[in-house]
Amino acid sequence: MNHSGSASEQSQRGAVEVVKDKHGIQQVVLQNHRGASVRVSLYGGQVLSWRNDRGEELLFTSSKAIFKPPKAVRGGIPICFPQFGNRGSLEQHGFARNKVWVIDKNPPPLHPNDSIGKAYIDLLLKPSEEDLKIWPHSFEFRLRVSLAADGYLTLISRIRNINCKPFSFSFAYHTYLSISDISEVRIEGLETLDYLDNLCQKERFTEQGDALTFEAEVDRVYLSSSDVVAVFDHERKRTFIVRKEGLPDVVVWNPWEKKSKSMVDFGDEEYKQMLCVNGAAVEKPITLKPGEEWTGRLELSVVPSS
Ligand SMILES: O=P(O)(O)OC[C@H]1O[C@H](O)[C@H](O)[C@@H](O)[C@@H]1O
Repeated sequence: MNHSGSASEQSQRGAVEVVKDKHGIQQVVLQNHRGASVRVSLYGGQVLSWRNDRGEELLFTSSKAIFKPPKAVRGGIPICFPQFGNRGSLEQHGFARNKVWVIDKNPPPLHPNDSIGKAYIDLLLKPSEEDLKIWPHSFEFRLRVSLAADGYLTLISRIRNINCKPFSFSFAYHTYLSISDISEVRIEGLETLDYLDNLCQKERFTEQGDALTFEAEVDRVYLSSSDVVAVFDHERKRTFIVRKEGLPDVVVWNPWEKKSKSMVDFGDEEYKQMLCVNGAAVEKPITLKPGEEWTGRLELSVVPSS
């Protein structure tokens, strides 16, 4: 938050405000000069809201979401680290999404393009004594969340090994996109890819269709995708563009009716209004030697479509 610069740079950049939610957990609100906004909770380092300049919410959050520890919030952009899903000995999706992060007042610099003209916040997670008992690896996880003048939302994760031995992890930005109706959307950019199907004991299949559409539960990890995936929402006439770097895989998830009904934090029929499509590193865990750092970026934007 160490923002300085001329008055005109300041107004281009937008505003950064720290508030508290009703449980006393800090949230950071980013705003650009056109009125778009992003809300990030220090609980989980989780983006909870992303609104365009017309005030429309672009991320889904369940009406039954639970916003206090120890449950992770159902919606927005949970961060799955150091484990995605149940692929390891840790709790589902690792512990980062239900830890309280801190604001990093003096982060190592990023490229100027990641800062200039943007409203942003830097967060930091370090393992607690308890975390080290279940995952004995010292790390620093720095998360930059930024909102650009054109409304693009970018998340940059930098994970550094500050241990004296290597460690490996899997990772996902578990982005919940807000959609009009699951039967009205299609995903392009995953055609012909192999995927691991979580509904079939993680068996590997090859995507056959031209574009991915939905008529039942889907829980897959698409492998080694290109860095751009598009989610077309026909009814709302808009397309989400998901751009990723350093993240080879894409998790696609919609629980459909039966599974969502079994979850305490999912509202009735709400599965229709959400689709998780993201950037992830799942099949091949990332290994960091002592002193090494990994960077994984996700950029979300929305364009009108017919
Ligand atoms: O309920 P959660 O722990 O947040 O997980 C929600 C979903 O996350 C991923 O997409 C997994 O592949 C799914 O199997 C899981 O149901």
